[in-house]
Amino acid sequence: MRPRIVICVGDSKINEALSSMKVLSSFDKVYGDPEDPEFPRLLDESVHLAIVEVNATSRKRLKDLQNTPHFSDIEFLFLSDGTPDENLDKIMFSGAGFHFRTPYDFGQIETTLDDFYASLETTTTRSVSAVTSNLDQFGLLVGSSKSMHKVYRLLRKVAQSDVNVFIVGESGCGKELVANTLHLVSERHEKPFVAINCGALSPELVDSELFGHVKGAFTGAHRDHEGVFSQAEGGTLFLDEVTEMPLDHQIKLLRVLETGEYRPVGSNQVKIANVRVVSATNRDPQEAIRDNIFRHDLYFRLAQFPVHIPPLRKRGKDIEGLARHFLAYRNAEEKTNKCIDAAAIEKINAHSWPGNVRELKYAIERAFLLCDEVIEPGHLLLETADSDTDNTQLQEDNIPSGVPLFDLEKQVILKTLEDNKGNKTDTATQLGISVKTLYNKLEKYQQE
Ligand SMILES: Nc1ncnc2c1ncn2[C@@H]1O[C@H](COP(=O)(O)OP(=O)(O)OP(=O)(O)O)[C@@H](O)[C@H]1O
Repeated sequence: MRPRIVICVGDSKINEALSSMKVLSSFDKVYGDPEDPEFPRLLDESVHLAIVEVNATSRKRLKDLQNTPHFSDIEFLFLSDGTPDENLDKIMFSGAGFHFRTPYDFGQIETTLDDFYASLETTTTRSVSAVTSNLDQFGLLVGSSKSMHKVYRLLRKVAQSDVNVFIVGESGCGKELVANTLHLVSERHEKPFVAINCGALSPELVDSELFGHVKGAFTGAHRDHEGVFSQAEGGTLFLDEVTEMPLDHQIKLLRVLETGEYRPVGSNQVKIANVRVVSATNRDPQEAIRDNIFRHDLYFRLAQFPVHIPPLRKRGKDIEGLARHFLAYRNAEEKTNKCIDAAAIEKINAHSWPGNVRELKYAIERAFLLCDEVIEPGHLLLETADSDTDNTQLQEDNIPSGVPLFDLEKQVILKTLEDNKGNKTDTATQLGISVKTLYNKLEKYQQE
């Protein structure tokens, strides 16, 4: 199938330059008129790439463009005279593509189109099909939807540089997996990948966790401790839930990013940081900045390259594909041959998956345990919008007996996490454990 491009350019000189570019003959082309207020309608699900000239008329439609249903699946190349535009900036911050300003360097534009075409080809041909499912895979990420292919392309593009990457996406949509994949496909892959959850750090220990400490630096510092900047030396440092870091520590982090230098607590020795910083949040970063819980100067440092991960409900056929993928993996692990019936697939497709891939994975794992041979709708214990069951009181009839405590604990933790839409702070509070303990347990489940 040939990729499809929408070209919305009014200026005849630009059109002439574009038509002489060889790479464009490999695309199916649809032409639009930037003067036509309806041009955003051309961006349907068949489109891979769009070149849009931002002029007086099309500028007014940038907001509509952003609201088109397939916006996040399409790569954009904007051409403008350079007049600052808030909506265009917003689009660029969401990682939508490229913005070329006059005077145009058509050689560079052609190279960008060549790269885009090559990456479209390689993401489909180089992707390894996961052994037992039919979805494409890039690094650790599984999914064949256009929106995931767009993520693969962005990651490929950024992997070879050292810029700081900022991942935004709902809880459970795969942000840590994206960070890990970025590390694996980068030149730093032989060095460590170190992840730290900024929301789970106790405020007294943030400095020591980030920068390390020397023996005797404070009461209880019985030996030297390496912070994550040092542990990740030469590799990638993943700052998860970075918007949850206490404000006074954000400034310290900013300083390290600006100067490249840090000092372990209690030490006189300045160290030079050599890490690529990838950070993530499931909040809207602009909102967190407005709410004064996240410094905007830190955001700009961290978000040299923003990547948005689409929620599962926007990944079309990947929903069913991932369900089958997780089932296939469980079958391989347990040496079973369980399958899923059409009605269960229908239920999966109809659900909105607020907990994203994590929720789907656990739903399949639970259904796998509950069913004998075939997963039916009744085995899929999904949270419904009108569910008003009070789960906080244990009913004697519902208390299972003879179940290994480890499995029981795992189910309670995962269900509470799902009910809290992946919010670990609320989950830990309800379960009466610390966020750190919750993280340790979740990590253990992922290694099983
Ligand atoms: N594209 C994917 N392919 C396969 N597995 C995935 C994919 N995305 C997520 N997962 C699985 O879903 C679970 C949640 O993923 P991950 O921890 O990366 O999400 P997250 O966005 O970082 O979550 P949180 O916001 O809670 O930190 C993991 O078990 C991960 O392996």
